[in-house]
Amino acid sequence: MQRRFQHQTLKNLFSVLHQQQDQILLRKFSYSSSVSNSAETKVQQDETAKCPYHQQKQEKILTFDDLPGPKGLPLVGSLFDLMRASNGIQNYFSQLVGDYGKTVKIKLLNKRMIITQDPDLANEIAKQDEGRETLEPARKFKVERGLPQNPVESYNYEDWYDMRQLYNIAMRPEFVQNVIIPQLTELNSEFLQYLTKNLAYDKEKDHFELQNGTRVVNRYTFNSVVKVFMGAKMTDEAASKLSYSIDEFVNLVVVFLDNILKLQNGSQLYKLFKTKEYRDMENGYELGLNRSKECIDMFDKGEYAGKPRMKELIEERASKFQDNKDKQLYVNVVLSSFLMAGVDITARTIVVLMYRLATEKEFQEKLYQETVEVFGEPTLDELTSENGLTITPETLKKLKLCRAFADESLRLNHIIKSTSTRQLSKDIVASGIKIEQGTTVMFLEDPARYQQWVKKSTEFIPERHERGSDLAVPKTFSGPFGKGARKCPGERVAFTEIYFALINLARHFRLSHSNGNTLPPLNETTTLGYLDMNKYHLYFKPREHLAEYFEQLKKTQAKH
Ligand code: HEM
Repeated sequence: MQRRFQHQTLKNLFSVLHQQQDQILLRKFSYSSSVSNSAETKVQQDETAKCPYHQQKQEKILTFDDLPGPKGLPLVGSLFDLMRASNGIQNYFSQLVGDYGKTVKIKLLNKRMIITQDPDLANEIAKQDEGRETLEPARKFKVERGLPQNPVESYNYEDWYDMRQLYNIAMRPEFVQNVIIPQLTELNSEFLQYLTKNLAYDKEKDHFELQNGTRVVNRYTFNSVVKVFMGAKMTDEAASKLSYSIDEFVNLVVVFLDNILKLQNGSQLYKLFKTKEYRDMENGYELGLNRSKECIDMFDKGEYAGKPRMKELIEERASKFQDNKDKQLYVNVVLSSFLMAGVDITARTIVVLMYRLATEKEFQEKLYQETVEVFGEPTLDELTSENGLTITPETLKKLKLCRAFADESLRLNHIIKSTSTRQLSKDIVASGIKIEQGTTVMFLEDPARYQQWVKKSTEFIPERHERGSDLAVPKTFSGPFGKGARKCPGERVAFTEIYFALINLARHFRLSHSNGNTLPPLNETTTLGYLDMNKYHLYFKPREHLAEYFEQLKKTQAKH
């Protein structure tokens, strides 16, 4: 036991030393690049020094130290404030911007961090530097097992781009038309059926109440990723063959992702020895990968490849790798990561959207009318048939209000206020601020903090997304999916799912909730915000074309 411990400790020390070596290499690398950068900067400075306008402008360049922000304690900086933030990390950062202004500095141990709500600064940084903060605990997990690292698990100087190319396949506009929409439209009736199965009639109030709401949306988002990437429907029969339930899978992923972030922002002890938190994360990651693989293998066969699916497109891209990478291993890691990253966050977003729809009674009718204009009157068949309503890229384009409604819901109540976290791979000057290599920059998008750029930013106004609106959100804003080379590769899959869910809801039901005419508040004490479906209840009234079907449902429920 003693010897095992010593061996393990030595191994850990060795691995920390390795990491330190990595850091030295990183510094060496960035030193040489900053040498060439500074040579270029010198030429530019010589040029600009001749011009009085630039002389004046140059004087205004701020450094990290010039930025406002909390003073923090010696050595640890603001670490304890962050750990104590009872209202959640997101709100802590947002509060800093409220207290100190649009761009704030903060120190966490030896980490320099800038939080900015300034879209112009964020945009300039994203254009100049693709560096991202590495998720060190997840990186360690992958390196120890010789598994391909995701971009966010690689250092900026490593080759993360090859892997990212595989992810980017899901963002290509032609695949939205040829893969995402045709695959997801076949889940329209399934979404309505899961919903219906979980509606319980309340005789007194004469409406149906949604039970197990989280389970319904988790299932929809899980099935959506499986459909787009593997081309298969995860029917109840198929799901029963998995060694786990889909809810278990989602919970597992939520916990281990949260553990990664806690380790990342915590004491860093896990780098010296495997702390309990690290071991929990490790077990969760291992299980998450195995369970994803189990699901992928289930639909690996050619029979599901009849209609274009993402799997083959990703494999085709991997076949272009230049070196001797194990291509299939890369593809498997990408497919598993899409499944792990794509379920919970989209589910939480759809929950918020449902409550938003239930809050906006007037819009419910307008959205309904728009779907009638585009698809005709709704029918029971859309609920009971195998695939439901057929939505095509062409019909989708016509649903302008539905799109604006979904866009506005995501803008105003998105569940993660800090959309991107960059770590600069070189020194840069952006919007008059000199930011040094290694600084972490968080792009914040909190409607309560950006009135300066977006009129009536805290109000729900879908019309602001119409062309030419003077309430428009400037293009420099990234929205909830982040920006630049690191943005969410699942954006188009997620948005299509959200969009389809909205169309189906508006077409078949009238919604309301237990918080009257106000959207229930989001709980933001966890890393990702969420709307508590147990606390606030969601009610459904089927539209007229479903009346008979739901009368039957009432009778069946009454019997039980
Ligand atoms: C409403 C739903 C979603 C939101 C708000 C969201 C948001 C984000 C954000 C903010 C990032 C980090 C971007 C950055 O660092 O700049 C991200 C990364 C990522 N997202 Fe999403 N996402 C959503 C849905 C999805 C879906 C459905 C999938 C999969 C199909 C997915 C897959 C990923 C992956 C794989 C990454 C990591 C990319 C990398 O490491 O380079 N996401 N997402």
